[in-house]
Amino acid sequence: MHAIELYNVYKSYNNKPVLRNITFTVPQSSITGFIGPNGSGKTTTIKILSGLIRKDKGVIRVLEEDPWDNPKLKRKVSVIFTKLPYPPNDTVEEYLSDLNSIFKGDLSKLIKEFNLSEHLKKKISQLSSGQAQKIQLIAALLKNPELIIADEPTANLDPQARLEFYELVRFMVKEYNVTFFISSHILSELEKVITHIVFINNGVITATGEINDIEAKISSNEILLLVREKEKALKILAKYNPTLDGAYIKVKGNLREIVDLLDDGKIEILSIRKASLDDVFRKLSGV
Ligand SMILES: Nc1ncnc2c1ncn2[C@@H]1O[C@H](COP(=O)(O)OP(=O)(O)OP(=O)(O)O)[C@@H](O)[C@H]1O
Repeated sequence: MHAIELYNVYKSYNNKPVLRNITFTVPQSSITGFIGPNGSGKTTTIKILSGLIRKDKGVIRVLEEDPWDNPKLKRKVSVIFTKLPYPPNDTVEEYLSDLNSIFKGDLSKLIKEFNLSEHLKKKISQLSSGQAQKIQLIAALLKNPELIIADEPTANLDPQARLEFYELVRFMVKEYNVTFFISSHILSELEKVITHIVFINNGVITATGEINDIEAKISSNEILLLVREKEKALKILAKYNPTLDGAYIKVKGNLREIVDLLDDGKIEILSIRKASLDDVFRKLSGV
């Protein structure tokens, strides 16, 4: 079953198309990354999925329901944003207890699991960004949701807090069997945690699928080489139809063979790298 399904969805603001013919699905129990550059339409899509704004055209199913004006979904779906929308003068304990009087989740267990016991008496405004995002995760879990939608949740976090955040996401999927749909314009940290990926660029879906398939399909056996004598290396590698990617020579083929060929030609290789998902992202996003 799919947690999210969109078919041929369109949205315009003041006659300016922002989402064009959007079709993708998010499998249940997946951690799906929604990746695209700034302004590509991620927040608009997330607002539609959360029932905050309405699509113009197309079919949308969130847990098999239309998200627009659907109170039933509010019980089953949590939405997380970049910044805490919470009252800054409440203490962590006050805020979470108030929330839990509605949802009746296992708050003390969550506080322990998220390592927040020593911060309960702090005001929300006194928390670090990373701690604040942990509060959002706990708040999201209190209602025991089936799906968590997160819009750029790590944009304000430093690299260490980002890694910790994604570790918690992994833990939540395993322990609480929740599906995650997370948007970001940075792929590198998400790459380690996501199982599926949806690329969006300029309001259009450019690729979607299981992360391993996408990586294999698009980057295949692409190799990037930085060498001292570029022109000479290009000649030696002519049968591979090499192209240039900035300072790098890009070729497709067997790494061992290519290195041997350059060795025979006495070309000094300064750096070799296989195309990463980031390269794929750049290719698909045109950035
Ligand atoms: N309320 C609005 N009225 C008019 N245009 C809007 C509105 N909200 C968003 N847009 C435009 O829609 C496009 C997509 O914006 P959106 O916020 O969905 O992108 P995004 O991928 O989330 O970007 P970012 O990563 O910068 O948040 C942008 O060109 C933006 O200027």
